Amino acid sequence: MSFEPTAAERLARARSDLRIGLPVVMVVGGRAALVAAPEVIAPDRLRAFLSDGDPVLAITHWRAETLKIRVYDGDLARLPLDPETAAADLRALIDPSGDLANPMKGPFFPLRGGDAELHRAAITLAKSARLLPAALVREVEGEGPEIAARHGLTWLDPAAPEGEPLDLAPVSPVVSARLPMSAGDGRLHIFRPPDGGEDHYAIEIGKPDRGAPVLTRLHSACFTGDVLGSLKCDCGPQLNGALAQMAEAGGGLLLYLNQEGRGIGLANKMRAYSLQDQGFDTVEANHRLGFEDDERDFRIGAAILGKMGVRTVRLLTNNPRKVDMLTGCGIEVTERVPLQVGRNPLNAAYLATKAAKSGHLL
Ligand SMILES: Nc1nc2c(ncn2[C@@H]2O[C@H](COP(=O)(O)OP(=O)(O)OP(=O)(O)O)[C@@H](O)[C@H]2O)c(=O)[nH]1
Ligand SMILES: [Zn+2]
Repeated sequence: MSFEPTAAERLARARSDLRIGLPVVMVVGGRAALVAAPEVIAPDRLRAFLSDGDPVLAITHWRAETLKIRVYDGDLARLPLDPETAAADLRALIDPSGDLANPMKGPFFPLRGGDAELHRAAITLAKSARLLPAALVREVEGEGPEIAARHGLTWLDPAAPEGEPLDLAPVSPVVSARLPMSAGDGRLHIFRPPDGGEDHYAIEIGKPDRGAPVLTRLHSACFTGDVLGSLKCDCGPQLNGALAQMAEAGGGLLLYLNQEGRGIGLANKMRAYSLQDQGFDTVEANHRLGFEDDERDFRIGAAILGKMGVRTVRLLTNNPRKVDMLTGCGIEVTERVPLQVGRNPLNAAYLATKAAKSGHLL
């Protein structure tokens, strides 16, 4: 076998390169570009990035709306950057922490017309690296692999037939072992994607019969709620309540999906919390950062259920989107079992916002 990295391995490298401030070369539709994350790029690299060609900052339509920038590309806007753009000014465009203190930005003249596919893919890559959803993009002449080799960078062509799609990688079982828990005896199964993305876990309580609907929960990681006992959400009590219900029912399956902060990562969730301290609700805070209100892809849950031989479930959730997504992926949901635990005075507004804006059932 050749030692040359596969498309999935190059994607894993591209994510970590982006996170440490290195540019990567992206090829989309035969066009190549240098792509870097404005959140982490070092000042000298930023100067080099801006010093040639036509550098552009790609931001999502949510961030553009906050900055009152016209959106011509549907879900994103492309802002041409001056070679002299200061790092602090770039930061202010992508990071809303200073919006209220420093609201005067612009005027902006976003690009109109032309193709934004490269920019879209670059933002998707930044999101999948759990960075702020923005990308520096500078088109370059030539072939992707050759440009990358010249600078010692990695490259990827996510849309190529042999390329690695940016949105979903299949997971494989890694290991499973017995785990006695206070809720009951169970097994912890670990699943891993090949592209450097997060592991996901399945906690099996008892030995649920696959021939009957399995009491199941898709739980998204919440470090603050699950581990620290945060009172801002209901995740900790939901996690423990679900495990207890499964033990009481004689078995069940809890998928612990590492989709922290509804898929934006813990650092970005803390940025959202900081905006919430300025008065924005959970949905508004995500939008000001440039994210959708929910960036999770529940297809991963359906894939893990499939790997575990589970086709029919009774789903513990208040979120109808989870039911719809599983059904759409071929998992039969015979019943939605409500999971209303952990309400407290500090999370009442958060739960009311989820009900009003995200369709959660109270
Ligand atoms: N971005 C963001 N994420 C949050 C916030 N509060 C909690 N979360 C995340 O929201 C997710 C909660 O997920 P779940 O409890 O599985 O899902 P849910 O959509 O509430 O649905 P059910 O609990 O099944 O009814 C976790 O990933 C938390 O980290 C917030 O204010 N902002
Ligand atoms: Zn939580």
